[in-house]
Amino acid sequence: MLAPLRRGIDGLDDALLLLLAGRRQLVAAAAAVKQRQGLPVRDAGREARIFARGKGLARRLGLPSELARRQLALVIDDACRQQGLAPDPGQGAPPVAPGSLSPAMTPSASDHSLLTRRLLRGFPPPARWAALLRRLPPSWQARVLEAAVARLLAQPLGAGQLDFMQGRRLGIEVPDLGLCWVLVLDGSRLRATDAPAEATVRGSATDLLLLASRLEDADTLFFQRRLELTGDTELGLTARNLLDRLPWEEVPLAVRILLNRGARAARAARRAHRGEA
Ligand SMILES: C=C(O[C@@H]1C=C(C(=O)O)C=C[C@H]1O)C(=O)O
Repeated sequence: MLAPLRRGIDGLDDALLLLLAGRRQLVAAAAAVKQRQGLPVRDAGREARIFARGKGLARRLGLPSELARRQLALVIDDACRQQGLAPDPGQGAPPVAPGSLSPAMTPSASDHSLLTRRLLRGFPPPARWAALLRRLPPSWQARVLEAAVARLLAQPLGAGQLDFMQGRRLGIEVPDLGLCWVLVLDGSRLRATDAPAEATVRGSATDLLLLASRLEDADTLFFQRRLELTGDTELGLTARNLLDRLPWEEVPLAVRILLNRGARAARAARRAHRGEA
C-alpha cells in the first residue's frame, strides 16, 4: 500500500531534480547572453513576473501559494549564486564582470555527464509513473494538458488552422502512463472533455515527447507504428497531416528548449532502462 506510493514520490523527486538541472543550464545560457549584451545579472522586473506567474499557477493547481513562492525564491537565489552573486544579492551587489563567471556556472563536461547518468539511472520509466499519475485528480491532469497544448499550439490556434476541429473530439492515449485524454476545440480554446473521442492518436510518453520536440517526425513515428491512429479515419488523418504541417518554428523558443531537453532525457532514460548504450 505504502511502497508504491513512495516509489511514486521518489519518481517525482527525481523529476524535480531533473528539472532543476535543466533550469540551471538555461540560466547559464541566459547569463552568457546578458554578459555579451552588458546587462546586469539581476533583473528585478523579471523576478517579479516569475513570482506573479507562480502565484497564479499555484492558485489554479491548488498549491499553497507560500510553498510556490518559497520554491521560486530558492531557484532564483540559486540562479544568482550560479551567476557569481553573493547569497544576498538584493543589497546592490555589482554585476559580474565579463569573463569572470563563477566556477559553479561552468561545470566541466565530466561533472555534467556524471550527474546526467546518475539522474537517468534513478529516473523511473513511464510505466512506473503510471500508478501515481492515475491517482492525480483528472481535473489537474486536464488543466496541465490544456495549458501545455495551448502553449504548443498558440500560433495555429490563433491563425484558425485548427478550425476543422471545432466541436470534434480528438483523443490522446499514452498507454505506458495508462492515460487517455480527449480534447475538443471550443471557439479558440482547446479543452479537455469527458465525452468519448471520435479519433485517437496513441503513442508512448517518450515517443509523444520526441514528436512534440521535433526530434522525430510524425511520418517516421506513424510508419514505425510507434504512433497509431484509431477511430474516425478522416479526422485522424487531418490531425496527422496537421502534426506534419505545424509551424514548429513558431513555438516559443523556451518551450522548444524544454521539450527538447525533456525528450532527450526521456529517450536516454528509455535506452538506459533497456540496457542500450
Ligand atoms: C536567469 C536570470 O538571472 C536572474 C535570475 C532569474 C531566475 O532565476 O529566473 C531571473 C532574473 C535574474 O534576476 C535571468 O535574467 O533570466
